[in-house]
Amino acid sequence: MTVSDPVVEDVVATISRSATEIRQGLIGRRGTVDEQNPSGETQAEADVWADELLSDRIAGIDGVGQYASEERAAVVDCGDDPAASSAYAVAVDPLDGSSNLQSNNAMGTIFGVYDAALPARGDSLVAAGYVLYGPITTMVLATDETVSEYELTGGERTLIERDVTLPAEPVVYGFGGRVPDWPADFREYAREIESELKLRYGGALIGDVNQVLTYGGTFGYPALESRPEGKLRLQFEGNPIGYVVERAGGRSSNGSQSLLSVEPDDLHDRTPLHVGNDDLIERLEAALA
Ligand SMILES: O=P(O)(O)OC[C@H]1O[C@](O)(COP(=O)(O)O)[C@@H](O)[C@@H]1O
Ligand SMILES: [Mg+2]
Ligand SMILES: [Mg+2]
Repeated sequence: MTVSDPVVEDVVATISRSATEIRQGLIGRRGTVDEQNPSGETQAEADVWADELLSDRIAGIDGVGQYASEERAAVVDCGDDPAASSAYAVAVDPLDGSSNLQSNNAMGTIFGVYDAALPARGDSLVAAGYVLYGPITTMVLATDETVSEYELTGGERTLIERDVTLPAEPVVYGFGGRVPDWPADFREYAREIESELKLRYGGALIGDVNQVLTYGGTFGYPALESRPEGKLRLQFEGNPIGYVVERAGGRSSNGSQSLLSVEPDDLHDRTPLHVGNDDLIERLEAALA
């Protein structure tokens, strides 16, 4: 199944083709480099390499005007200005959960295609999705039309589920950050959820969100006492994941409003991130109000 917008299809096809290569290229790139990304985190060799690979390919697509990534400070201008033309801006988390490289656990690649210049609000996304490097490589893609899941092999993208929707009955939860660092109101809410749902937490946003999309439930990386702005990045993680989960019938929140309606100040803004079934996000927002 191809996406009807040819530029979006080109972006999705490029990322699909690159995914098998990225997966293979992780071998031998599990170490860290002596650099920090704009969020002040030590970069893995694979973070830097995957960013280079994706920027070269995505910036070359006709109709893409900007490329931005968690791993580089500034937006790359690569065509027409999205603010003044019909070009799109593509924002990428080249490797999500790259600290899981060391322990060989799940990781992903996240992307968002914005119809606006970056930084942009999530409601200007026209498509977003992620690749999950699990036992098999899959892609979840959300567009205006639908949310679909694909298997990726040798450059091929094979549809395995059309119209993916969040199961109505929540089953799993995962919350990031250390419990003593959780604000009291979130801790109280989490206590309730722990008694209702089953813990599934692997330390990579993509792996954890894909469990929620598969089984129903909620994932949260909340505001912390030590970091009220949260850990995850709005342009590269919060908006695309919020878009996918909302298109699949769930909700997203920064604690008080949909992630997609948050006005960004800076390309590398962080945000508390919560996604999941409607009533769970409603309870979360009530608990934090
Ligand atoms: O282990 P921590 O520090 O709580 O962080 C876990 C979170 O950080 C992330 O690894 C951040 O993503 P990156 O690996 O892209 O920086 C998320 O995937 C995950 O949810
Ligand atoms: Mg990430
Ligand atoms: Mg990353």
